[in-house]
Amino acid sequence: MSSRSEITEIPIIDWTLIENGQKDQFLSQLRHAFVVVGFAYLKNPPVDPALIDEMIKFGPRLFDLPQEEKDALSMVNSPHFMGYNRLGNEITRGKVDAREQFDFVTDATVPTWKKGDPVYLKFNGPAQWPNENSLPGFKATATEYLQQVGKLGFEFMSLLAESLHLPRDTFDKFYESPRESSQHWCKMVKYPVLDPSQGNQGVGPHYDSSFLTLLLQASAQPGLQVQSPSGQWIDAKPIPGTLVVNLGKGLETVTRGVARATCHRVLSPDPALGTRYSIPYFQKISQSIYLNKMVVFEEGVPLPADIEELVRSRSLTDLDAVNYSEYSYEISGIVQLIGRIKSHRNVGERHYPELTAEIFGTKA
Ligand SMILES: O=C(O)CCC(=O)C(=O)O
Ligand SMILES: [Fe+2]
Repeated sequence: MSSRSEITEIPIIDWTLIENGQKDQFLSQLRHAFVVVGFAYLKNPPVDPALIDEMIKFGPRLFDLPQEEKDALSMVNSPHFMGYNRLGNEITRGKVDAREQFDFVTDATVPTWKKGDPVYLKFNGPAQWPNENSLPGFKATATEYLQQVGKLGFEFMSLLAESLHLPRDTFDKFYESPRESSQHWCKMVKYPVLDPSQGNQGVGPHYDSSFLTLLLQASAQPGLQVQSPSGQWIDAKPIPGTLVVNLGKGLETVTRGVARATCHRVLSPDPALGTRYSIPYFQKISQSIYLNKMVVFEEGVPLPADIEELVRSRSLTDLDAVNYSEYSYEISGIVQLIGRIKSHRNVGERHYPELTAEIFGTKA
C-alpha cells in the first residue's frame, strides 16, 4: 500500500488468526486497517454467539415496551446520560437524528461524584434498567454481553498497541485503575423507516468519543456509512458473525493522528427493508486525564518505517464531522460531557446548567 489509493471497502479481519497462531498476520492487517481506514469488521470475535443472538432478540422487545414504561426510564432524569430517548430527542451537527435509543452501563465500581468533586465525575453512575417483570433476563443478558465485549475491548487495545510497535500495556494508563473497574457502556438503538419528507438522518456525521467502539449490527438492514479519506461514503453493511470496530477521537489524539478516528453516519432504513437495530459498545476512558499530555508517539521521534509508510499513503481531506476536537487542550471528562450535552441538550440543562449555557452561548 505504498501508493495513494482510494478506500472503497472496509477490511475484514478474522479473530481466528489469533487463535491459530497467525498473530503477525492479524497485527499487520490491524495496522493497515486502523492507520489507513479507521474501521474494520472483526470476524469470529471471542464473544459467545448465543449471547449475541440473545442480545439481538432483546432489541425489538425492548422498544416494544409500552411508551409509559420507556418514558419512565427517560435519560433526562440521569446525570450519567443513561436511559431512554424518544425519537427526535438527539442532535448531531445541529440536526435532529431519527433514532430511538436506550443507553446502559454495567454497575459502577469506580467512585462516583460527591460534593466538591469536579463536575465531570457525575458522568459515572448507574443505568436505568427496565422492570425485570417487563423484560425478564434483560439486565443479566446485557450485563454479561457488556462484560464479554468489554474484555474483548481491552484485549483488542493491547493488540492494537502491538500492531503499532508499542508495548502491549501502552493504553492501560488511560483507563480507570485498575482497568477492570471501568464501567462498560452500550446503547440499544432503533432506526425506524421515515417518510421521505422527514429526511434520512438516522444519525448525522460524527466521530466517536474515546478510544474504541465495537458495534453489533443487530438486524439485516444497511444504513451505516463510513467516510473515506477523499470524502466518499462507503456502506458498512451488516455481516453476520462480525462486530464493526472503529476508533474514537481520544485515541486519534494520543497517537497524534497515527491511528484514525473516522467520520461515520447512519441513514434511515429503506422503507422496503424495515426497521434497523444496532448495539454499539463504547469503551470508557478515565475522565481525569489530559490526553494531549499523554501522547504515545513523541513529537520529533521518527515513526517505525512501516507505520510511516501507511501514514504517507493516506490523503486525508476535511471530513464532515467536527466533534471532540477539544481533546487537544481540555481534560477528558469535560470533553466527553461536551459531546453528550451537544447530543442531549435537555439532559445538560437539567444536570449541568452552567456548562450547557457555556456550550450553547446562552450564559447570562
Ligand atoms: O447504529 C450504528 O450503526 C452506528 C451508531 C453510531 O455511530 C453511534 O451511535 O455512535
Ligand atoms: Fe458513532
